[in-house]
Amino acid sequence: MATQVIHPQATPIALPSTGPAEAPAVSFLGSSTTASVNIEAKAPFSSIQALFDHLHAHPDDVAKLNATYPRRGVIKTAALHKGESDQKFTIDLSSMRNSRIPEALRQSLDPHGLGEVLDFFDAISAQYVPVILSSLSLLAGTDLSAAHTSYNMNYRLCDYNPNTAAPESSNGCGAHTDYGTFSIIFQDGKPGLELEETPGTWVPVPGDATVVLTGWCAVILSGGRISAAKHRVRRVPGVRRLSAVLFVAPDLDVKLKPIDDSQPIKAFSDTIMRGDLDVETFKDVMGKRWRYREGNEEIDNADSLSQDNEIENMVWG
Ligand SMILES: O=C(O)CCC(=O)C(=O)O
Ligand SMILES: [Fe+2]
Repeated sequence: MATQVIHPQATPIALPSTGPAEAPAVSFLGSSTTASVNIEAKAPFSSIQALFDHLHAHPDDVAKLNATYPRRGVIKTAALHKGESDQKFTIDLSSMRNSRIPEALRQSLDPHGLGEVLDFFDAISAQYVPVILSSLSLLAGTDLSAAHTSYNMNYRLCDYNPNTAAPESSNGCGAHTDYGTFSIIFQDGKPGLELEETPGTWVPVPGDATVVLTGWCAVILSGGRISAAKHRVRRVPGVRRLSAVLFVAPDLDVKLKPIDDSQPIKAFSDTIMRGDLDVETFKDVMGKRWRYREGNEEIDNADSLSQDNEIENMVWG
């Protein structure tokens, strides 16, 4: 199946697959603002499952992995004891793997799938990130590549595993919009991912589709020409679902304002138009929300922080 770049103004359209031998194809569909990118690669789900299974059974290796990023940890297991949070396990691997996972640890986890997982993400980012950035630059009407020189990426694995605090809960991943420029979601064939087409209307994404979703940074840098896709994952009780997500964001020091700031097609807040918000600060604000939703951070006014409204106010004013 062709990969779909989805953002809410256009109905997602899949182009016929053109076969693995061809270079990644990016094309625009008629007058719509949807681009299609063919990503033939499949994520190595047997390695991903092996890695999760190994880590679920070996707390000593979890501890070693988490020690490489003590601030937040690498593998998140809050769902084991929090039934209200997203009922999933995640592994977040920095794209800068050499600075994060010591070689000896990497080698010890390679036979359990880590090596294949990192190689997969590295290959995907080299092959597809530039082409997707150019395709989004056309949608944005401005060149996005100068804001993405350091490839600020996160490689995330998700295990929607029935073995959590709330086995019957359908909440795999609560409704949210990714903070960065775009995310590529690889799925293991199981349904569950849904997109909000219009407020309150959720449309399932086929479980075997690879999708590219735009995020908040794309909205702002494009002056509103790109919109962000709100999405969530519903869990089917008793069914395990795995996904692999490559998040791409602008460099941390980029000021989040329309690149071509004489021409925004939507009214942004004064904070945005002045260029007062950089990517690192925005990620911090957004991070509090996703960590709360995922059960990895306690916060005081949880009600407002669980919503995207505050972000909307910050962006639109
Ligand atoms: O697991 C998925 O399919 C999507 C996960 C997701 O949206 C996220 O981690 O931001
Ligand atoms: Fe997401």
